[in-house]
Amino acid sequence: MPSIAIHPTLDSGFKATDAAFSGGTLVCNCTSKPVKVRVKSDIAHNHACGCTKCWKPEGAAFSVVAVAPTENIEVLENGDKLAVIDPAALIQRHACKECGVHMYGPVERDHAFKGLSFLHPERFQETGWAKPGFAAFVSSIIESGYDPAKMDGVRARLRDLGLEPYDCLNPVLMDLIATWTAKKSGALKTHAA
Ligand SMILES: N[C@@H](CCC(=O)N[C@@H](CSCO)C(=O)NCC(=O)O)C(=O)O
Ligand SMILES: [Zn+2]
Ligand SMILES: [Zn+2]
Repeated sequence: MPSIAIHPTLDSGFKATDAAFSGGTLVCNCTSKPVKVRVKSDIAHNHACGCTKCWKPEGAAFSVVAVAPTENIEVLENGDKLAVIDPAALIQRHACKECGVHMYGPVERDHAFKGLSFLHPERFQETGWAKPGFAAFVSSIIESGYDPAKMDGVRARLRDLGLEPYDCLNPVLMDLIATWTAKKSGALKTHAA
């Protein structure tokens, strides 16, 4: 057991990625009538997230969260147990009212992420999804009560795991958001990616 717990799927060694992974079924924690959500495509931008809003399993300092197109997501079973955690948030996190697991969180507002849904791949009943590629909102774990004096150790452990730590999102996603914002304001008039 490592001295610094990041997330159970990372602390115990990550299972090999299957290049052919093309989605699966997310299942909540309920032993009776679990919520099941089908994801009909691969996931993208998988990352560890330290923010207070993402669902984390018991004892984890970080969540593991990725996106898939909302059009590829379908609630299969027990959708009546789902409720939106915070209707004012950008990410409309649909959580199971009984066990608390966040099942999917679509972005519907005018935003660079519009049309994408955030989800927690560890809830897939299948294996093979891609490993997280970076760690986001690392400083935010302090907002959940993490000891600020231990942050050097947390960042070192994340780097050991191959997860470059950022206190916001990674440069790819930050540039994507900034590009979208610049195009919307008119500051960027070209088709620059
Ligand atoms: N310090 C805050 C940060 C919360 C935050 O902004 N979270 C990000 C990342 S979530 C997955 O990457 C975000 O985009 N949130 C939008 C939303 O939650 O709707 C905290 O820790 O609470
Ligand atoms: Zn549940
Ligand atoms: Zn988050």
